Amino acid sequence: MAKQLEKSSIGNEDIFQKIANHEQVVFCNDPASGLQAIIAIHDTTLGPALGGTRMYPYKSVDEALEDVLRLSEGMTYKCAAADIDFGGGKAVIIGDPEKDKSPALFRAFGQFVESLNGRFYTGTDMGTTMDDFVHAQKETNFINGIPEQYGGSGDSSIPTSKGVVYALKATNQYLFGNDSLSGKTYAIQGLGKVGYKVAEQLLEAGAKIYVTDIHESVLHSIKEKSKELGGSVTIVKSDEIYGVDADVFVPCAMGGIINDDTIPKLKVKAVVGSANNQLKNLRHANVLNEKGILYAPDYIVNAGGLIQVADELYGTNKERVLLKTKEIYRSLLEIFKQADLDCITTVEAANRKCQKTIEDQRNRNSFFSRGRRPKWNIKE
Ligand SMILES: NC(=O)C1=CN([C@@H]2O[C@H](COP(=O)(O)OP(=O)(O)OC[C@H]3O[C@@H](n4cnc5c(N)ncnc54)[C@H](O)[C@@H]3O)[C@@H](O)[C@H]2O)C=CC1
Ligand SMILES: O=C(O)CCC(=O)C(=O)O
Repeated sequence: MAKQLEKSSIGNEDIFQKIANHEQVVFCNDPASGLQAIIAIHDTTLGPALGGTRMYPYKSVDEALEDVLRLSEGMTYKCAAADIDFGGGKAVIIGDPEKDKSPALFRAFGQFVESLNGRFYTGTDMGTTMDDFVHAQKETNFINGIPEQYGGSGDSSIPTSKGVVYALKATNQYLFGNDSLSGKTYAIQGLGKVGYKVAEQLLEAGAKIYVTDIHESVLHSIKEKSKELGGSVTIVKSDEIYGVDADVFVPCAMGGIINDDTIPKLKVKAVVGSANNQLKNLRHANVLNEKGILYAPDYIVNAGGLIQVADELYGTNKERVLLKTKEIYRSLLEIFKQADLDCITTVEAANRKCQKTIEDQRNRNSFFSRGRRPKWNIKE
């Protein structure tokens, strides 16, 4: 019988209610290095959990927990949609990436990952870099997305950015009847690892882009880059990006940016970007739909990095990664069409497809001993 526990001090909810959809949530505490992290494993039906580690100065444990729960659930769907034999997981480290990083902190984090003995593989996300995981990898084998010189597949934001560009092409095909990127305008929020590379590819294609970032240096850098690449760049302030008169809004920074405050400002025909969890709530998919704005589900668009880091565990093959990343074009078009056919939102169409993939595998899993050595552990 379940124990009667007092209410958790984390928020007003019972903690088990909060994590009801998740298999496992691990709080990692190492006072010596200052590490405070949470690892969330959402669903391992398709395979061991896989997902990056985000470092962010969360204001509270509640905020960090909320983020890691949503992000890890998204990974389950992302793996299912991209036909990757992994489950959904993610980690967050509470801290300022510009002040609080140290080799010791990432080594301690590596030890916590090791303690899960292959149930969770991780690498970079917002606020973390490949170099951070070179330290973590000293303590565990369950790290991916490390630099090529350390035997990894290198920068996963390269395939992520390519996937975003395939998604933009598919969106143009659906909306305008041809998938050319040129002659269109794009409003990019965030010129970090992914956004900057998307901006470069759009400029190369002769597009007009509006850009914003909280770091001025990247804005000036892309403006300079446009002189050699072509296209045109207009820099706008952070809060102005939502109201830009562009064809597509391309969010490549934080999640939750499609919400009740921002949707009324949007003038675009579509939202297609790399940011995880772009919708503040599921209902915002309906609000976008009612406004006639096409939404490309984030976990379909941004799967390129996942495809590469998962591939790394089989032995990296860049050609195979590119082929699978190209599939984002077909997969997104299929979701747009299915949503039309069933008169549902694109998010609902994508979720239904992924839920079916997971359910089918859950049924197949019952035939096997789950204790067998997973083929993914080839590095051991
Ligand atoms: N790196 C990858 O391969 C993948 C990234 N993603 C998601 O894509 C998004 C971007 O990831 P990365 O480029 O790796 O992160 P990053 O940390 O390299 O870049 C984020 C950029 O957004 C900027 N930014 C932050 N807040 C902002 C604001 N309010 N307004 C404008 N700019 C702001 C930052 O200054 C930074 O330049 C994240 O949501 C991440 O979870 C998803 C899948 C894979
Ligand atoms: O892109 C990566 O490095 C890992 C996959 C991931 O965490 C993500 O897609 O959000």
